[in-house]
Formats: sequence, C-alpha cells, structure tokens
Amino acid sequence: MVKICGINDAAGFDAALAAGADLVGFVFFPPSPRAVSPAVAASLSARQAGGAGRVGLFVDPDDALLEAVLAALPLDLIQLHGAESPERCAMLRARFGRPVMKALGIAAESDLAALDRYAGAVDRFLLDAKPVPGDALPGGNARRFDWSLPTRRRIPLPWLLAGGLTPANVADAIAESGAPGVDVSSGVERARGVKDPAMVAAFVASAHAAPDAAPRRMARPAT
Ligand SMILES: O=C(O)c1ccccc1NCC(=O)[C@H](O)[C@H](O)COP(=O)(O)O
Repeated sequence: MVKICGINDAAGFDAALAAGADLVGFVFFPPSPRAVSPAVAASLSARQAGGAGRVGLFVDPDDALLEAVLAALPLDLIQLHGAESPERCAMLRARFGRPVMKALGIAAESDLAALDRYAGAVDRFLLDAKPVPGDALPGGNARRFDWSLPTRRRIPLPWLLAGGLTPANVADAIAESGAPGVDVSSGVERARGVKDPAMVAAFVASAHAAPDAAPRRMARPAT
C-alpha cells in the first residue's frame, strides 16, 4: 500500500493516480506549504472518481474543520498528526464515521509504547519520524528514523511507514522495517510543497515492486 501525501495541485494528483497510488493525502493544516482548502481538495479529488482512497491530514483539528472538509469531499480516512489523545481519536472516529489513522512520532524503541495506548481507539497507524526542535512542521520534514525499530514490537493494527522516504530508499525501508505500506511527501517533491510527477511515479513503482514487501496486503479503507 502506497500513500502520496501533500497533494496540492492537479499535476501531483494526476501523477499519483496514474502511478497506481493506493491513497492520496490532502493536508488541512494551514502552516504547511502543502495545505489546501476544502474547496481545492474537493476540486482535485473530482478530477478522477475512485482510483485511490482520499485521506485528510489534520493536526489537532477542531470539529468544525472536520465538518467543513467532510462537507466538501468524502474522505476515506482521517489522518491525525498532532497530539490527539486516544480518547479524542475515538471520539472523532465515532462522530464522523470515518476510519482514523494516528501518526506516531518514532525516534526510539520506547516511542512504540504508544501503539498499545491507541490500539483500541484508531484503525491504523502511521509510524513517522519524530520531529525535533527546529523542524518546521509536525511531519513532512524529510526526516527518517531507524527502520529496524518497528520489527521490535508487534504492531497491533495495519500500519504505514513514513519519514524521509524516497524513490531510491523505499525498497530498503520496506525490507528493513517489514512495513506493509509506505507514505511519502518530501521525497517526491522538486521543491518544498511541489510534487514532481516523475518522482511520484518512480516512488510508487519502487514501493510496489519491493520484493520483501506486501504493499497491497493492507486493504483499502472502506468507503
Ligand atoms: O506534510 C505536511 O506539510 C505535514 C504537516 C503537518 C503534519 C504532517 C505533515 N505531513 C506528514 C506527511 O506528509 C507524511 O505523513 C509523513 O510525515 C512523511 O513525510 P516526508 O518525510 O516528508 O515524506
């Protein structure tokens, strides 16, 4: 399973779908250079029906933002990339009736303890590099973490690996981490916030071809 995150223009959206990405992510976090309004996300999503699940990325969203986004386009998955508690994740999942993917920042094995705290409250995990002081954003910083860490714990839900992935390293990342899916943003950009269609195509091809992976093993979220 391959997710291309931070889609904010037609070329990036078209490239992701043409390449066979399983999920495309829209960032609803205004400080991000990849941020889109609900209207822009809806118009990009309408370029092609189906083809990839639509993911909305939020950072500690209030209910009003989720209402506005879901009124504009039918998300398949809500990605929570802030400090949302397990209780808040469960509440949003119940209120909006969409599966939730919780992003967990990982820098050391001890960070994996959060998996058990969230397991009953969410549907999937995104294991991403933990931001460090000075990072501009809570995610999407092209920072990677030790790919062997996920192998040290049983991960109780379907999950994606993220953080600093590129077309050149994604096969190694899958092999070393055992990830059933991957998520990328910076590594398929020609400039910060600008997706490069050729890099998107190369990333999806490399991830789907990775011999040690089962990237399509994790079913798409129900729509
Ligand atoms: O991309 C952003 O602008 C962003 C903003 C706020 C929270 C998370 C954000 N991105 C997360 C992702 O794009 C991915 O899920 C993941 O972090 C991989 O990012 P990258 O290292 O850039 O490939």
